[in-house]
Amino acid sequence: MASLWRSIVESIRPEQSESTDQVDREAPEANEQNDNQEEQADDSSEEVDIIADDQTPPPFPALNSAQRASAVGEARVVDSPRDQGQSPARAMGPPSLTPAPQRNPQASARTARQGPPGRLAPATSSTSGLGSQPSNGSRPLPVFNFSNVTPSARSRPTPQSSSSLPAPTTAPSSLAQARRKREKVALEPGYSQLDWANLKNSGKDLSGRPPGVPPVRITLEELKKHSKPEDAWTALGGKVYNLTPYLRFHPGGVKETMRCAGKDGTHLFNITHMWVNYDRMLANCFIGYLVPPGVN
Ligand code: HEM
Repeated sequence: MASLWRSIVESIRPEQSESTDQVDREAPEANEQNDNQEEQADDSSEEVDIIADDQTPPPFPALNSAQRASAVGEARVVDSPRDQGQSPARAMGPPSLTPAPQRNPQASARTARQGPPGRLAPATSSTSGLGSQPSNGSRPLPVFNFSNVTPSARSRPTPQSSSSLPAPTTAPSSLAQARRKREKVALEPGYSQLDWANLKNSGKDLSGRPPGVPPVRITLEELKKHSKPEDAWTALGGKVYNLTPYLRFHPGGVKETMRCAGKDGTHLFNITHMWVNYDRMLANCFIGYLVPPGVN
């Protein structure tokens, strides 16, 4: 019986090794391709490192990024955002938080453990709020859908998973639409942002307070009385500013700025452009502190 087995095994072995050799001989190009892909992926991570070292925020994705390069030819990626009237970020779309149907649960578990390519932090079990799926029946693994992030050479999503997602290009943001409709305000000569910066840096007091008078406490009733362009006050973050000197310098126009005159403009300001540092910009226009309603 044992000798029978030995003879069967020996008769099979040479064929196996031959067929493996054959695969190796037949597919040198494929191997080379794989090597190239590995190299490309390594190159791209180097590129990401270089970009990440630079502190200047690049347009997303960067024109020379591996992400953009690997997406060439895909329908939803817009090559030139300006030509298409879209921002690159919109064309690519942010990662979706909606868990996508996974064809291969093992692969999804691997992705969840290892995270996406590049420098994003890997998902951990603490992110299980993003949607959990039991992997081998016992431990639930976090599932984060990276499938509409432009794939690298290693992790291109299957046609099925990408088609099940809403195409980012079909979801125009209302903010972007509003921006397109809005007309650009032409500032008068001598009223550019640079002119304002120069005026501010001159140290001139633009608050309109009599010289030597310290910052005052201002009630909402008092604030209401100052709602005309020649005498416009607003409260931002609890501080009251004289808007009148700034009106003609405002890139969004006088009319828009006047919408927060005579009242607390914090919310309107923040929903418009919360990245603008009003405290620094209007430092010379500071009048005093807003008295919260109900406080004397
Ligand atoms: C009250 C103090 C305000 C200050 C100091 C201020 C300052 C600025 C600054 C610095 C910008 C240029 C921002 C950028 O390019 O990123 C800007 C733009 C703009 N602001 Fe204001 N703003 C004020 C109030 C308002 C209000 C109340 C509105 C409207 C409700 C408004 C509407 C706009 C708009 C539409 C733009 C865009 C202009 C453009 O790019 O064509 N701003 N503002």
